[in-house]
Order: sequence, then C-alpha cells, then structure tokens
Amino acid sequence: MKLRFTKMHGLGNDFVVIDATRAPVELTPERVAAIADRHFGVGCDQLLVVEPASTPGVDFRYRIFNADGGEVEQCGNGARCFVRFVHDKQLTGKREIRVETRSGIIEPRLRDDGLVTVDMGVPVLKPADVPFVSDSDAVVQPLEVGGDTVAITAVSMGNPHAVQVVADVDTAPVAAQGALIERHARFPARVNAGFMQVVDARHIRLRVFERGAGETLACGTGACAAVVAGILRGLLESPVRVDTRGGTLEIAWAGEGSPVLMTGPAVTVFDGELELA
Ligand SMILES: N[C@H](CCC[C@H](N)C(=O)O)C(=O)O
Repeated sequence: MKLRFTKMHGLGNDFVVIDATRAPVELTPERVAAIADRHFGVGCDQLLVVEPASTPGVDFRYRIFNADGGEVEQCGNGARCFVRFVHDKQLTGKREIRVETRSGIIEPRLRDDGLVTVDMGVPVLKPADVPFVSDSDAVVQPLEVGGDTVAITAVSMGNPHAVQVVADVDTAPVAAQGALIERHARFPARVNAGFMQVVDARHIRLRVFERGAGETLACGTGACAAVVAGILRGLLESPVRVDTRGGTLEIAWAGEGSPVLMTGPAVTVFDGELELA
C-alpha cells in the first residue's frame, strides 16, 4: 500500500506528516516504528497524522506517535509543523486554527513572518496529574537516579516532563541520565527528561532526552516545561529565549493558571511516497 507523506522539522526535531483528512490511515505501533526507522524507513522523531476534527468548532485533530511507536498526548514542534502543513496543503485557508490533540485543544497561529505561535494550554503541576509519584507537591523534588540524587521539577504540558537545572548543557549527562529518568519508576507513563542551563533570567539553553525518541535537537513541550519550571523556581522571567541544539524558541508564560505561548519556525523538507507493508 502506497502512503504519501511530507517530511518536516521544527528546529531539527523531525516529523513524517500524513494527511488522513480524506481517508483514515491504519497505523500500528510496528508500522510507526518502521516508518520512523532512520535506516529501514523514512526516519523521524515523531509521526504526525492529521485527521478531521470530531468536536464541533474545531478544525482538525492531530495525532502524535513517537519513534518507538507509542501514541502520545502533545508535541510542540509538531504543532507548528502541523499548522504549516494544513496551510501549505490548502486543507484550510485559516491562519489561526483550533486543533484537538489527545491532551486537549491547542491553537496554533501562522504569523505573517512565517513563524508559528501556539497556545500550548495551561501547564499541569499537580504530581498525580503529570503523572509523578510523590507525596509532596513541592516545585523542586529529589529524584534518585543511578546512584545520584537530582533536583527535578515535574510539569505536564499534556505530556510529562522532568526538568533539572545544570551548569552546562554541553557537559550534562543527557544520554546516560536521560535514559534512566525517562523510565524512572516514579513516572508511570515514562517522562521527557529536560536539562536546562540558565544563562540569565530571560535566556536558557536546553537539551531534552525525549520519551520514546531519545535526545532530539529540540523539544517544544520541553521548552515550555523548562520555562515554567524556571519561573516557578524564581530563576526566569517571561518571555524567555530557549536555545536548543536545533535553534531558538521563544516561550512566554504569565504564571499559574495561564497558558504557555510558544513561538518558532516550521519547515517543510520534501514530499514523498512510501510502501507500507
Ligand atoms: N516525546 C514526547 C512527544 C514529542 C514532544 C516533542 N517532540 C515536542 O516538540 O514537544 C513525549 O513522549 O511526550
């Protein structure tokens, strides 16, 4: 079965995007992992599927699958690529779109300068809702990881994040420690592990070991979670410039109960067609 797709990226976090607005696409975890494989498939961090909305007043639904095949709740860089995709493919004439995801409705807006701003919704801080197993709701909590104790902030942007502050992201143990945090028993749905270096109150550097994908060049929800954690810890002031290995995002947050606004690029690389076994 032939399947048309578009390869896109948001600051090097790359996606295979599939238009399923006219006909459903049957994707199993095995099929997703095969498409995401960088040697035997197309290669991507996540696969995005665009579907018709099932809620009145909403324009589309978009589903997110990690490279390991698992379906997840939210993807920030993916949301920006999604809105560029539906606009460039003329699936809509709107520049501001309401789209439903597994974790609720988000509102990406394609700006005249080509950047995309997304209202990523209100961050969730209650441990049980992240989910994070803890008998405390303190902003910073100790986590035993491979013989070390790290100070993390657990935040959900619809998807779970564990953010820690490090002196230098270039020397932080992202691969080794990130893999341990991702599967830590206190995160029953696993977790995206963020490593944030505070340059100043309006500027951080960030690396993220993503759940189901490993370290990516950028993580949009990870950038949102890191800024929320930094503001709650009194280290940052909104808006914050977030430098990732793939480039820069701007994140704004007015405090608890407010939505997080993320602004950054979305790039189409090529259209293709693959054989689906
Ligand atoms: N790995 C994430 C999903 C993709 C998030 C990331 N690519 C972004 O831009 O937010 C998770 O399992 O929650």
